Amino acid sequence: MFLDCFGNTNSSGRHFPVFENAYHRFSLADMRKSTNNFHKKRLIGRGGYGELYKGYLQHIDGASDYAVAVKRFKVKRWEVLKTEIELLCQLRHRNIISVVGFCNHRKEKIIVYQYLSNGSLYQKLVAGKLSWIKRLEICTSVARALNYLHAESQCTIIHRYINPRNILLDDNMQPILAGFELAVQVFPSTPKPMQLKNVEGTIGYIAPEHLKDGTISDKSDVYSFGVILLEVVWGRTIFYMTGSENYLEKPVEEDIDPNIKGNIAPGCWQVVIDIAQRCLKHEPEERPTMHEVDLRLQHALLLQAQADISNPFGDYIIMSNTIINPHENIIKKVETDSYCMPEDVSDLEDTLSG
Ligand SMILES: Nc1ncnc2c1ncn2[C@@H]1O[C@H](COP(=O)(O)OP(=O)(O)OP(=O)(O)O)[C@@H](O)[C@H]1O
Repeated sequence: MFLDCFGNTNSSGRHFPVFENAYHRFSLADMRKSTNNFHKKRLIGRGGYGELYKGYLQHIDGASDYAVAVKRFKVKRWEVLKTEIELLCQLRHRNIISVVGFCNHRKEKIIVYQYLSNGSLYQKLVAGKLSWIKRLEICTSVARALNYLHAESQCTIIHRYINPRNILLDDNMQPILAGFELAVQVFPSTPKPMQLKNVEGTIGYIAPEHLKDGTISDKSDVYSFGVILLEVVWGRTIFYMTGSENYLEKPVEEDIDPNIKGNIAPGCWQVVIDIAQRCLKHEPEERPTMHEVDLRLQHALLLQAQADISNPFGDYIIMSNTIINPHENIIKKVETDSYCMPEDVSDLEDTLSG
């Protein structure tokens, strides 16, 4: 399906060979028309990088409109947007945001994205409306998208901005990873460890090594993902609100979101909490790859489904008490449910394919 915008006029300016064939180049007039002149009623929200509006564009046949998300950046330097567009242009994954086009008109820097109608994971967690299975499915898909970025795209991409606000939900409640403003590509020539001058990201989700001296790697995203795993269990963003580390002094199990508490099968829980602990390890090299995380979460989903068959009314009781303190690298498991975890990733692949 080829899509066109209202008016279909082009703004004059430079030539952008990398993505000009991939994305539509909109004029400012197109953007104004699409958003009703950036009308406040069309404002979806304000983020760290700009304002997001709901816009409408017209299919090429002129018969119908479709919704888009129009981000009007505060940053006036085209290079900042260009990096994001060039990066997204290389990516093709069902759980990664798609760009429709862009506008670069004097000081106006705009990216037009696919519109995602169901808000963010953050909003859904706050509303307490997601079932345990749905939370786990969302995390599994996000893990797959991150594995794609780290290991399956042309070169390793570190997202650096993983948080529940950047996980959006489409019409079918499938998660879509967005927020690529800080993403970096790692080339074979990139020095390792990679160190950035500025510490950036969202407080509470930034890996300790990045906070310490700017070091980043794919394992920094794994750490942020571990925080998200705990948050889907708790149904809230404790880290962001407190800004301190004492949130993990009591067992994770004590804070399970009451909306899902009795619905988590103990076998499934053991897999989830084990992988969350490992994602949150202080030393990056001790954290798992996103490939392993994806497999473990698929396994957790399988265990939950199997348990639900024999116990259709749920009402499970979790006996374990797990204390995690990533910053001191202390991980204690006081009492665990008896469950034998496949140790090896290849054993796990066999279990899942069998
Ligand atoms: N493509 C989209 N479709 C629909 N809603 C979106 C889309 N992208 C973001 N949103 C929503 O718009 C709001 C603002 O998003 P935006 O990306 O501008 O900021 P943010 O993610 O809150 O912060 P930051 O810019 O620091 O990442 C959020 O509430 C988010 O849920």
